[in-house]
Amino acid sequence: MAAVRPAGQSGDRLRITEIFHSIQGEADAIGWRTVFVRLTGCPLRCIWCDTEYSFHGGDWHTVDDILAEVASYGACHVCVTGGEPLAQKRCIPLLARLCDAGYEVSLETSGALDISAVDPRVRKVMDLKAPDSGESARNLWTNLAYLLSHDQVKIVIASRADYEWARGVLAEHAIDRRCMVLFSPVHGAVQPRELAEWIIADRLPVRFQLQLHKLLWNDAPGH
Ligand SMILES: C[S@@+](CC[C@H](N)C(=O)[O-])C[C@H]1O[C@@H](n2cnc3c(N)ncnc32)[C@H](O)[C@@H]1O
Ligand SMILES: Nc1nc2[nH]cc(C(=O)O)c2c(=O)[nH]1
Ligand code: SF4
Ligand SMILES: [Mg+2]
Repeated sequence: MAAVRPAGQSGDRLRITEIFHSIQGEADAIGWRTVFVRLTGCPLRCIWCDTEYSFHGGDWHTVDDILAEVASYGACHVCVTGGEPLAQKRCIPLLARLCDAGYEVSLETSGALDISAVDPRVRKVMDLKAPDSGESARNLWTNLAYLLSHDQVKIVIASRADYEWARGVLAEHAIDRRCMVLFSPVHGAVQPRELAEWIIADRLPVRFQLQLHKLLWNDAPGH
């Protein structure tokens, strides 16, 4: 007898807010034409989150359907994001299937959920949440041990206090010896030039980044 499930759900489906084709606006793959798969739902509530529309709603899709839609755009790069993608357990097999299909796969994740089961072919872009996000108590520090050299740690900075926290964490955990570290200003909260000047003054071994898609499209949906 078939299992009884809530309407619209199935055992091998993921809840998806959007799949869209754009230019990667963040992290090491910045500038590449990329297909984004945005999974619905997040257990965090970062004060400055630019993707609150992904917290609720979404539609259930099978992994096969997601692969077919991704393939239709003819891009080499796929970015799995959210919401918090790792909050859905089917994210792990989705990532492996995307790698098997030959894509360069990246994963945007909050740093609050266990990353140990993520396929090693995936380039993880893991945030560490600074205090002004309101969610720094959720950082899962054991995740640092699972970072590979192609992964990246991103700290999104809203103030001088966040910057000093980030500088301290970088030194304490020697994160730059594990992988690339990105410092990014919260869009609209800290002057990008100010953050750039702090990094230069302190000679930090980090990569400054701005969200390219906000410069290009001013945060319009589907970009
Ligand atoms: C929307 S999140 C989705 C993935 C995951 N939940 C996370 O937080 O990494 C994707 C990236 O956007 C960043 N982000 C969200 N809102 C932002 C903002 N207002 N300014 C700069 N970066 C932001 C997050 O820090 C994260 O690195
Ligand atoms: N163009 C573009 N690049 C992105 N890189 C990461 C994104 C995200 O929301 O996780 C994102 C996004 O929303 N748009
Ligand atoms: S973890 Fe990511 S999606 Fe969730 S609230 Fe924070 S920035 Fe937004
Ligand atoms: Mg975004």
